[in-house]
Amino acid sequence: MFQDLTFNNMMRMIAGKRYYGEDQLEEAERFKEMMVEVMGYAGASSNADFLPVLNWLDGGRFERKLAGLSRRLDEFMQRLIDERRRGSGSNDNTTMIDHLLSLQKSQPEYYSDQIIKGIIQIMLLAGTDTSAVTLEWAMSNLLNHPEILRKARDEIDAQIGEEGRMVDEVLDLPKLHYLQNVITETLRLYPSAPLLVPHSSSRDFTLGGYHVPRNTMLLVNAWAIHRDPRVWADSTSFKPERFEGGGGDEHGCPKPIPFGMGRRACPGAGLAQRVVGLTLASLIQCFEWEKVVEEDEEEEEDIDMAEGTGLTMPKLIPLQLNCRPRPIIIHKLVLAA
Ligand code: HEM
Repeated sequence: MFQDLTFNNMMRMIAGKRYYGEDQLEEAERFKEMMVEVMGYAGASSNADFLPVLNWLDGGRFERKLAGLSRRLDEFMQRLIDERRRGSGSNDNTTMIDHLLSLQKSQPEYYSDQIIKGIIQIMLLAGTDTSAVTLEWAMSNLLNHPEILRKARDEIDAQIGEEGRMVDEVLDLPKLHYLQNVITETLRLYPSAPLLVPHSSSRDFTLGGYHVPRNTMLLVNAWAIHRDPRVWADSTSFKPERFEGGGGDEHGCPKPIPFGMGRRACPGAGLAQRVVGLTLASLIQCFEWEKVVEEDEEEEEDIDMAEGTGLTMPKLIPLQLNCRPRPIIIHKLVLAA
């Protein structure tokens, strides 16, 4: 569900389209099938990368599959660009492709179709699953800590008051400090890119007594840094309160690095904070959430927080919850009827 939401959100920005919840569309089906393949391959490393002889043994099948997928993805993105170029679909020219096509007119040598397709691809790959898994970890943490969920809900209710309106991104989100701390604490314990993205040293240097030669592949283990008991008090406990006062050195609490640091830090951090913040706030505001109790369980158990493997760090066991609408949703439905 969270992945459908983040894909729809991203495709609305990119091309003004929704593909999830639009099952009747053949184009939507094709997109969804392709994204399942892309995400599957994105998380898998090929053994042949480490032992090239395996590529020969497999007759190059793996590489051919990837090449085929890459061609289909390329054709798909080209069609999106061509559609916007022809002006089909919504014609208010506000999608990302519209803006890039208008830049193509003034700087054709830089904003080629190839560059535009590269931007679309990185937004789909880097900007969807990362936010979706963060939402799943956040909800799991909240359900395992009902007192934190209650505190987040009280903050939202106090901010919105009796007005019976939905959380607003501009009016409310910046004032929901506790909710922001819930998100930061989720990203500390469950960073969706636990090893960030591989970097390469541009020159020799020494760090922490280790000599690192030029051109070495460097992986930063943010997951381990975020749980280091020398850095964080009660390091493995979920405590959003630790960030009260904003976090950062001057407040006595270190700052986690789920989006990396420096020149190559995540350029989508601001967007991610908004998407995750607004979605989480709306889910808490509109529904009462409960864990699913299996038939063979005597009493409610904690949600399993084991990590699975993948490009972005998923839950090993996908989250399942029950929900009941809160009065605001019932009010909205009555008004809409
Ligand atoms: C919770 C959500 C997200 C997390 C945790 C996250 C995390 C990261 C991390 C750790 C990196 C690598 C930084 C480094 O190695 O120093 C990265 C890179 C990147 N992210 Fe995100 N990201 C998120 C959402 C997004 C979104 C929404 C977008 C786009 C709309 C995005 C676009 C990118 C791009 C393009 C890069 C590559 C930047 C470069 O290589 O210069 N990310 N992200």
